[in-house]
Amino acid sequence: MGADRPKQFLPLAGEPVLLHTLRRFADPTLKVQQCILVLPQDQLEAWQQLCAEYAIALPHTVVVGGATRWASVRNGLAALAAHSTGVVAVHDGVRPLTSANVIEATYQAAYNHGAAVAAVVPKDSVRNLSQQGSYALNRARLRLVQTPQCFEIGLLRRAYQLPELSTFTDDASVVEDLHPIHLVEGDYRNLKITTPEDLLVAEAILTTFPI
Ligand SMILES: Nc1ccn([C@@H]2O[C@H](COP(=O)(O)OP(=O)(O)OP(=O)(O)O)[C@@H](O)[C@H]2O)c(=O)n1
Ligand SMILES: C[C@](O)(CO)[C@H](O)COP(=O)(O)O
Repeated sequence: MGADRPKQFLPLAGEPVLLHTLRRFADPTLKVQQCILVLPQDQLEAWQQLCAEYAIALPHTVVVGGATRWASVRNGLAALAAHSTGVVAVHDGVRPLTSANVIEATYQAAYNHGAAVAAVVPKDSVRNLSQQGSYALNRARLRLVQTPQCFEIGLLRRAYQLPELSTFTDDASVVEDLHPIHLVEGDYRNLKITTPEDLLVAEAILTTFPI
């Protein structure tokens, strides 16, 4: 992102990206019972300052993350109440525009199937790199994966007892050797704030195409 602070703390429509994200899951219609926020050790104080500055009263438990996404999710999972049952959603702190519909549909699909992730159909053509250069893939058979990624809690706990692999980029890739992953229709507005133009698009969505 090349910003002067971690991207989850950057302002979006006048509030930190992360506050928008937390608020999405605080929607009372979702009945989320526990919210674990995972942050790097060196960002805890900054988050506390933002909570004071923006009077953030959304209930959440802060947990120190790890050097990789896998380590962070593992730490967050360990902070869930020991005998929790049901479904847990893992979500990117920098996906602030996730609709309640997508969250609810992904939770419900995980209740029904054990593991479910939001995904969208690619709108561009896709090519695979090869020794000779590249070749076209059939984009009708591809999906772009988003979050939330929802799992029966015991299943995710078992998956995170296995060793971390360098190929893991999300929780679906951690779980899929144990259980099939059900895909749920995501939303093109559910973007991940990764590069500077993503913030501009997110501002435009909030002001002209609200979720
Ligand atoms: N070690 C990490 C890396 C990522 N994440 C989570 O995964 C989300 C998406 O990851 P990514 O966008 O890659 O975050 P960073 O790696 O922090 O940012 P960058 O893209 O600039 O590398 C983050 O918002 C954060 O919620 C995490 O908890 N722990
Ligand atoms: C989890 C994710 O958002 C699914 O597309 C993506 O893998 C996160 O990637 P990042 O490199 O951690 O941003």
